[in-house]
Amino acid sequence: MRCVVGVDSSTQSCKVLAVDAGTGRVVAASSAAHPDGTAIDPHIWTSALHQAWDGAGIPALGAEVAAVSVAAQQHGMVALDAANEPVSDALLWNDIRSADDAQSMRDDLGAGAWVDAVNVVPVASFTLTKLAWLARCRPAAAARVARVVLPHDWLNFQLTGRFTTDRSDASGTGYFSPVTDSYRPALLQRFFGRVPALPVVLGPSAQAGTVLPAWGLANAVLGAGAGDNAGAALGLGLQPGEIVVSIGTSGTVFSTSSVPTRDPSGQIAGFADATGNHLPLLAMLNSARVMAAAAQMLQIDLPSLDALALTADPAAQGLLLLPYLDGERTPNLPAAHGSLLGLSRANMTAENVARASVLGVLNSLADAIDRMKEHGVPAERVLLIGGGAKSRSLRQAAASVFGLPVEVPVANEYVALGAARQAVWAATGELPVWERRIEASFEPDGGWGAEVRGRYIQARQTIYGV
Ligand SMILES: Nc1ncnc2c1ncn2[C@@H]1O[C@H](COP(=O)(O)OP(=O)(O)O)[C@@H](O)[C@H]1O
Ligand SMILES: O=C(CO)[C@@H](O)[C@H](O)COP(=O)(O)O
Repeated sequence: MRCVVGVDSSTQSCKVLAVDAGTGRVVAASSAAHPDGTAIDPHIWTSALHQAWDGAGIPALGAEVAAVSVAAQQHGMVALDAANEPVSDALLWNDIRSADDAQSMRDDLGAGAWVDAVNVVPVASFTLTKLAWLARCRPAAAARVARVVLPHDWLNFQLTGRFTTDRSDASGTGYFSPVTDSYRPALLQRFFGRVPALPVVLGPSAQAGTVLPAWGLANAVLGAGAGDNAGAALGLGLQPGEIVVSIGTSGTVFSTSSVPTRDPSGQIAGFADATGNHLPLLAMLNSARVMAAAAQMLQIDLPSLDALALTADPAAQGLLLLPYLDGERTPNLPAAHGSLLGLSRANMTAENVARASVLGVLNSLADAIDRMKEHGVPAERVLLIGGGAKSRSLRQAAASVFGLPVEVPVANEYVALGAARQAVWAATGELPVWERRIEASFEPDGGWGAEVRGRYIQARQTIYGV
């Protein structure tokens, strides 16, 4: 078998990799942008996949491609009518209009009951809260819903004509239990008013079907697919004791475990991974785009922001950013705003603002790592990935802010690489072992990181009481 194709349909873009099945080496890659926003017509994802697919030269590979798998952003509500057409734009994980519905659902059952039922506590990101919003605010559209799927399921349908999902993505809906590996239809009945058709949940190495001829391949099988973070874990070959910090549109902190992590506070989502285990995860609404916003405020580009942050005092001379620019999911503060604190005439400089944006992102992620450790998730070292990990100032500061050794794997699209690895598994029944190459490693240095963490925690507690 020569090669496989891995797809990552994430918030900002669709990435397609052609990968050597034996070594995991990327032999071709392309991407296509998605529009900004928190709701999107799923047909746009299909168009972007076609664009990136053709851009990577996949049709020309033809029969060389043995298998394909799709990982994608989690939670998106793809609500379809009887003709499998969307009844509305898909509300994405970062759409917070269902925040009130999420709070009502938490109040209704109680956090402990939610964790018992589905090992997550509802937040606006989850599919079920979006369905509750649809039923409450768009009853005519809700009445037309025949089926509900997720972004990666939608693309599985485009590729094979079949609706299928996997346990990692299903575990982000709010109506699937990764402990019993079964849907909870009673939660849909209670909060959406009925139970629409749902995609079958496939096992980690299952085949979802055969890729349709229109995609230019010959009898390539499609793997089950995954949620994007489970895909990244697969791409990295994540092991217990390792914590992934992914800095993309979302900021995510996750690990892999053979046992579920229960957190009635809802901060740790007890998701499933793509190997049959569990993926305890915390997700933040504000991450890489905080640095982009700071660059825009300073009217410079990202490389210039990076250069400024590298010249600044490591602790930004006390300037501190609480980075809740779009509200925040973890902690659950949907109405929050960002705060720039500790301003003085001495520290009000462009380099300190640049540095404070980097430290704000890292502190938000450090809060998540601390939560994982409080819940007994082993944390020996951090693997830093995502577009934001390209920032030199961020990767150099991360170890000191986290208080942990940090490894930066060589630049790659690890979500799509994980999908490619799953594709081999689906085609051969064997999960290949591909080498993980590390580009840079960092150790915590000096005490400035602890000082920055202390100031940040005090500010967060003072302003938001969390
Ligand atoms: N050198 C850099 N410094 C800081 N942020 C960066 C850098 N390069 C890319 N990014 C950010 O990375 C983000 C894209 O990362 P990615 O992981 O692809 O996101 P997603 O998977 O959510 O689509 C963008 O918001 C972009 O601004
Ligand atoms: O909501 C979550 C995880 O719970 C996010 O991780 C989404 O899955 C979007 O991921 P990116 O587009 O940022 O990769």
